[in-house]
Amino acid sequence: MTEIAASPATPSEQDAASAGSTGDGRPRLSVIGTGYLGATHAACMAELGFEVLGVDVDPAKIARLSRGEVPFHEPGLPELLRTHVASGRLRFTTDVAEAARWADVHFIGVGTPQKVGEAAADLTYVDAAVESLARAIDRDALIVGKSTVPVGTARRLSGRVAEIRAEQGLPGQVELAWNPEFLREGFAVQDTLTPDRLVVGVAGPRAEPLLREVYAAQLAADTPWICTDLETAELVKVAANAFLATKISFINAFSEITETVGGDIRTLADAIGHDTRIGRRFLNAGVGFGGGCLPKDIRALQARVSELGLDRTMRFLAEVDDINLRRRDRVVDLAVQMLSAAHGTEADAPAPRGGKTTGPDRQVLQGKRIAVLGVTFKPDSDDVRDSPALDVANRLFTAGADVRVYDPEGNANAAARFPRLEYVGSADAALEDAELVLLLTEWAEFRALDPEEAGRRVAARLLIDGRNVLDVAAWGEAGWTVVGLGHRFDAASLA
Ligand SMILES: NC(=O)c1ccc[n+]([C@@H]2O[C@H](COP(=O)([O-])OP(=O)(O)OC[C@H]3O[C@@H](n4cnc5c(N)ncnc54)[C@H](O)[C@@H]3O)[C@@H](O)[C@H]2O)c1
Ligand SMILES: O=c1ccn([C@@H]2O[C@H](COP(=O)(O)OP(=O)(O)O[C@H]3O[C@H](CO)[C@@H](O)[C@H](O)[C@H]3O)[C@@H](O)[C@H]2O)c(=O)[nH]1
Repeated sequence: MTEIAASPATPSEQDAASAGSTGDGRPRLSVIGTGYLGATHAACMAELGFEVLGVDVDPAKIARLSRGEVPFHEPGLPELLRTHVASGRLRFTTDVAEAARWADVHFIGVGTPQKVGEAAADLTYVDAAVESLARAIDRDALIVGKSTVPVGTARRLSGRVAEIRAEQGLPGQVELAWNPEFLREGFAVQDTLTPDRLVVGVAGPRAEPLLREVYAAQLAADTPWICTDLETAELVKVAANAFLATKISFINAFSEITETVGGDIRTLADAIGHDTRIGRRFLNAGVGFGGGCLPKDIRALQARVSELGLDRTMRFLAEVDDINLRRRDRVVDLAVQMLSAAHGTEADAPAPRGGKTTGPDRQVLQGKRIAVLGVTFKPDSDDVRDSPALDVANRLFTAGADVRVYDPEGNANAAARFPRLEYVGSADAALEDAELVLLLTEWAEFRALDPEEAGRRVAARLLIDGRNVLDVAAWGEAGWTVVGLGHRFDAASLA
């Protein structure tokens, strides 16, 4: 799975109880916040041979992790976690003070979600995690932020750590660094063990040598190492996510054109993607980006630069966000248009492209059985945070449609958010008697659906391919009308 070999170094009971680095001289690590990022980081660091202590404020999460169970879906992670919990190299606790006394390097992986009702990031958790460590560390240590934060946060926290420690006269030197994380959900283990690059922002002499020790395996594999100041490190992270979001919205803006004049958005993406200066990746047109990172990070960046008095600087990201959200309107509009064409009913005029939707047409949608395939924000994850697919499913339901949802891993998280939608246990069950099918997350099992077999289950062979992954010609041969996002829909074709 990984080319980086783990060194076998199971800690002795004595090592685990005493302060200082491990018997083999390697630093001991703690990871504060054991969600998608932190649990992955902790398990991967154990895989690399370190002794690791994971800390979280959620006792239920810590109980599961301590039993070797991953509380979310991430390919490859359960195996690592089980192995290293069993060996004792990886432990979990809710007690941050235990970590403060035990580890040499403390990684911070707590959440930085969007503030409710505001664009800015909520830094409550990061502040609390760093301050609780600063109050409890009683020896030399390094605090390393991995959470995504607005520029200026690390320097502010560095000052706060010094202040707290001076006030309390605590022993030991504590330095703070920032080491942003670039892992993708679904590939989190691979991205942590073999990252594209490592970026560390430092503000003192201890951080770089210690972090080089922590990442020795990646450095031996020639991973680019960018050691810089705190501000650059923070900015690299949000710049990368802003660029990726912009790339997706760029192609999705072209979808609005091809939906109007005709044309093939996939061919367009392929053709510009051949230019190596542009590249084909992240040019997949569809229902757009979601998740716990891209949407909130572009909003937090805009909020931060406005705070800095640079109101115009990131204004284009408001447009990136808007284009992205309009993709969801487009799926809802298209569902209305296809159903009204199929049933010979009059739909309200669709919203002008580039304009805000007038809201779904309740009359057309009322009681219509719609199958939604996929509700996570991307395949190979159970994450439904800001998921375009779940948003669309809920809007259709709210407008009166009889929505049946199936996702291979996301049903439970989606049901916790929108309990009134109907969730079923298979694609077949979702398809049963459906008058319209929406493919909104491109799980492999949906790409592999057999159009003939699927056709026998539904009431009407109508499908919106919200991710442009199906072979439209093959589905067409089986009698389906498939409309991909970014493709023009001609209502007359169904009349
Ligand atoms: N999810 C990703 O793929 C990913 C990738 C790169 C960067 N990031 C960034 O990493 C950070 C974490 O994201 P996530 O998706 O893992 O979030 P998450 O919500 O899955 O996990 C955050 C965890 O932190 C815990 N927590 C909160 N306050 C705490 C405290 N004071 N002490 C200990 N634990 C505490 C929560 O209980 C939760 O388990 C965010 O800043 C995010 O932007 C995430
Ligand atoms: O061509 C594309 C590529 C992606 N997406 C969508 O974009 C979203 C984000 O996808 P992806 O970036 O693969 O997922 P994340 O796991 O959120 O990872 C992003 O966010 C993380 C958290 O900051 C970063 O660490 C990663 O580098 C960055 O890719 C998903 O909804 C995808 O469906 C598209 O619509 N079209």
